[in-house]
Amino acid sequence: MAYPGGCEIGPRPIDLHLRSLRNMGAKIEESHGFLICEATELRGTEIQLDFPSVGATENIILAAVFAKGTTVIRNAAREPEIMDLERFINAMGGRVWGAGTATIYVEGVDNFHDVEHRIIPDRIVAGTYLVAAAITKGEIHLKNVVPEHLQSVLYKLREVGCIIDADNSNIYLRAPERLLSVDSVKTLPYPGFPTDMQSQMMALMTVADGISFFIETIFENRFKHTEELIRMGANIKVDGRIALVKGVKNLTGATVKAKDLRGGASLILAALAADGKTVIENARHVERGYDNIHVELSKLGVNIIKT
Ligand SMILES: CC(=O)N[C@H]1[C@@H](OP(=O)(O)OP(=O)(O)OC[C@H]2O[C@@H](n3ccc(=O)[nH]c3=O)[C@H](O)[C@@H]2O)O[C@H](CO)[C@@H](O)[C@@H]1O
Ligand SMILES: C=C(OP(=O)(O)O)C(=O)O
Repeated sequence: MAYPGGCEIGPRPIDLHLRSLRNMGAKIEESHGFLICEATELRGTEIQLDFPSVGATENIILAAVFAKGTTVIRNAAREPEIMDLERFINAMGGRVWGAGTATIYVEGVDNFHDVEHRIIPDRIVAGTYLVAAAITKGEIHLKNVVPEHLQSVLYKLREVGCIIDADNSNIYLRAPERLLSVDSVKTLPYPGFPTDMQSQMMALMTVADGISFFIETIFENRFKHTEELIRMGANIKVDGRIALVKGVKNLTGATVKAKDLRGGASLILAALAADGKTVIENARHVERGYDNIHVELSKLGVNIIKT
């Protein structure tokens, strides 16, 4: 197989995946840019992850469901999507437990049966729409969301002055007339602030009163949106994994380029607050993570066209 792709937000190594699969009995050779993988049977084993990687945790669970014996994953990722994967596998007849905690157990089974499963609402899409309402000083009612999955984001939105009400599956947000800056946004594995919401939160802070401090701890190169936001009038200084955002009164429409998925989303958000027209090139990046965002935003009254 080829190496995995994804947004260019840093090196994105897969060493934790490969080491774990090898420990389970897979033979994997890396050759000429490809991975040659072979296994007649995988066996359960104890795995200690150096970092709670979401992809590696999911990959190991998937490898372990039909493996012989029990697999234990320590320092596992605790994201809600891992819990959803556990529910899905167990509904099919698998045996996974511990998802949502740092230790996950998977007992291999022989087969699965059919099942109907509804995946959890996308917390990053929900967070992006909340920021859209906040940046336009508007209000929004999101239905069919899991507020519990968005606690770190809601906490920051309250800090900037938004009034938020939430129950089991609804979030209602009303933005303040003047957005306040946040002391700091530090991206962390769940339940910390998600790296996938960093650029959207930054777009919001470009028009807040005061200085906000961003620390990106998950990916080495996830500030590519900053140079585009600066083109729109934002005041941002970046030094390695740290960005300092000084809020400005107004952003101005410009021609900018989406370099990755969430960075592209942050440009759309900035465009909502900017004076005049914004053209976002390479917007295809955004479409990988949002289902018809231009249609949804049109419903909210935005004049947005996809060409
Ligand atoms: C913890 C975290 O926030 N994970 C995010 C990560 O998941 P994704 O699964 O893509 O990434 P991981 O959680 O695996 O990566 C987190 C960190 O672990 C490192 N790493 C990962 C695998 C590996 O084999 N070796 C290694 O060193 C990565 O370089 C990165 O610094 O990006 C996705 C897309 O933006 C997000 O939806 C996830 O929430
Ligand atoms: C970077 C992202 O996705 P991927 O891991 O698919 O590149 C993302 O969802 O923000």
